[in-house]
Amino acid sequence: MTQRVYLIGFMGSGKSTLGRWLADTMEGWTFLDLDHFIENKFHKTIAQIFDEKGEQGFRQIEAMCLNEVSSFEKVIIGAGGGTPCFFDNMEVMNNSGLTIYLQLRPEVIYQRLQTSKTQRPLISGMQGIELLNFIKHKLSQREPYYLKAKLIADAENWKIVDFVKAIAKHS
Ligand SMILES: Nc1ncnc2c1ncn2[C@@H]1O[C@H](COP(=O)(O)OP(=O)(O)OP(=O)(O)O)[C@@H](O)[C@H]1O
Ligand SMILES: O=C(O)C1=C[C@@H](O)[C@@H](O)[C@H](O)C1
Ligand SMILES: [Mg+2]
Repeated sequence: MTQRVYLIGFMGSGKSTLGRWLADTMEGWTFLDLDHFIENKFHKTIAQIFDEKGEQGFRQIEAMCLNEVSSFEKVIIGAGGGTPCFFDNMEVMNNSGLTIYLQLRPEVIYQRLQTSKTQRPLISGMQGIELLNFIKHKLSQREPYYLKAKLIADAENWKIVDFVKAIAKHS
């Protein structure tokens, strides 16, 4: 059985929610949110890192931290929304575990982002049609990277048992 599961997908696609449920269900496994790992390591919020180092600086830190966690064991890793789209991050994840893309329509991502309180620097201050258009545009740029995942999950209609079975099957 694989030692690592990477949940990837757009901001608000449910990576943290599903990741926590999976870790609660799978004995001995823990959930690691890559954004939180970065925040704890640097004692700064993601928003502060963006402010101080720009997106480029953040992406370097993100790739370094991804490499670090890619040797952890029995861990469900919730990637950042942009993680798969920079450097060789997708290869790092595919070579060290099971990658699962949580696929959703832009309209559903938009709805979920409305209900979520997490701070997201890339969309801060955006709302309504501006936010929906941003999601559509960014998702179309990012999907080719997300689709390199080993498993594509219909994240609008999933059942936790399907994920647990898929993970158990993957060696
Ligand atoms: N299966 C689901 N059905 C309905 N709502 C959901 C589902 N999963 C998550 N949500 C809601 O969608 C919002 C975003 O979920 P979550 O924070 O888990 O996404 P995320 O992919 O971790 O986002 P980010 O990339 O910004 O960290 C939350 O308000 C959450 O409660
Ligand atoms: O989609 C993105 O590019 C991001 C998503 C978040 O998880 C954070 O990693 C950061 O806010 C950037
Ligand atoms: Mg999250």
